Amino acid sequence: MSHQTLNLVDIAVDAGAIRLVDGVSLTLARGEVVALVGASGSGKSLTCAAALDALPAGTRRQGGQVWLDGAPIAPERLRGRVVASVLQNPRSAFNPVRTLGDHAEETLQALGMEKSCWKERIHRALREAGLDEPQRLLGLYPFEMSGGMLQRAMIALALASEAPFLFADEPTTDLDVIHQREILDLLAGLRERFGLGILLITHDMGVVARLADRVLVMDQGCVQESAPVEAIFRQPRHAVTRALVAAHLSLYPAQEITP
Ligand SMILES: Nc1ncnc2c1ncn2[C@@H]1O[C@H](COP(=O)(O)OP(=O)(O)OP(=O)(O)O)[C@@H](O)[C@H]1O
Repeated sequence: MSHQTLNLVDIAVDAGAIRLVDGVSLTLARGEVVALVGASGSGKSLTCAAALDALPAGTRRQGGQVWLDGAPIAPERLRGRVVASVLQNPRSAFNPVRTLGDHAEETLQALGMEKSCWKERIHRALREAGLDEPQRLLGLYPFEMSGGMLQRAMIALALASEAPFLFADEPTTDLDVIHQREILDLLAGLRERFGLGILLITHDMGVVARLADRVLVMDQGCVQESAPVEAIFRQPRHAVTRALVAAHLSLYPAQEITP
């Protein structure tokens, strides 16, 4: 059975005595894109890392629970199998002295996939991520690929896992505008074709307008506002939301209320 709903409930993260994430709850359903937005340092990445039991050194999850289809699930059981991840800066996510094929093997092995299925699975995933000539690409090292190709490759590794949910942390931040647009189109297409549920972490309201159905605005470790994307742009209630929307519209006035 394919999973339908993921709930993060009351997630809290501390670094020593400092609370960095305080009681964040959200629901992500298959086929929807939920954007977690907020200024740098507001706690977006730590919320997702806590949900996947992948917090950086020096931080600890202090509370909260993740539910999958109405039943509690240990975070480490989500990683890779139920939730795939795509990160900012694809170049630093790949080992520079290993080929894309090495990375693919490592990913599929970690998922416990039958070796006889690997080739078919990764070739299919690369094509789904818009990368043709999979055989040739699997022999390339990261320095032989552009930032856009590497981000597609990371998305392909996520697709190869066939996880129903994707956490995408600033997936376009380090790309030029052309590649940004291509990656956003790709994510939109994957949502449509496979019913992926995508949790999109971003501070870019243009990305939110393009992809999100619902938006949660974080500030100082807490969710300050949660609303459908149209309401966030048309009637932002919280000061932080108003500041994010105003900053976006001052940069891109022509895009006024595009969702
Ligand atoms: N390993 C760590 N040890 C201590 N504090 C940390 C650690 N990692 C992050 N923080 C702090 O936790 C807060 C939230 O960080 P987080 O990375 O979740 O923010 P963010 O909203 O994702 O920001 P950005 O958009 O810059 O990635 C920040 O104040 C950050 O400095």
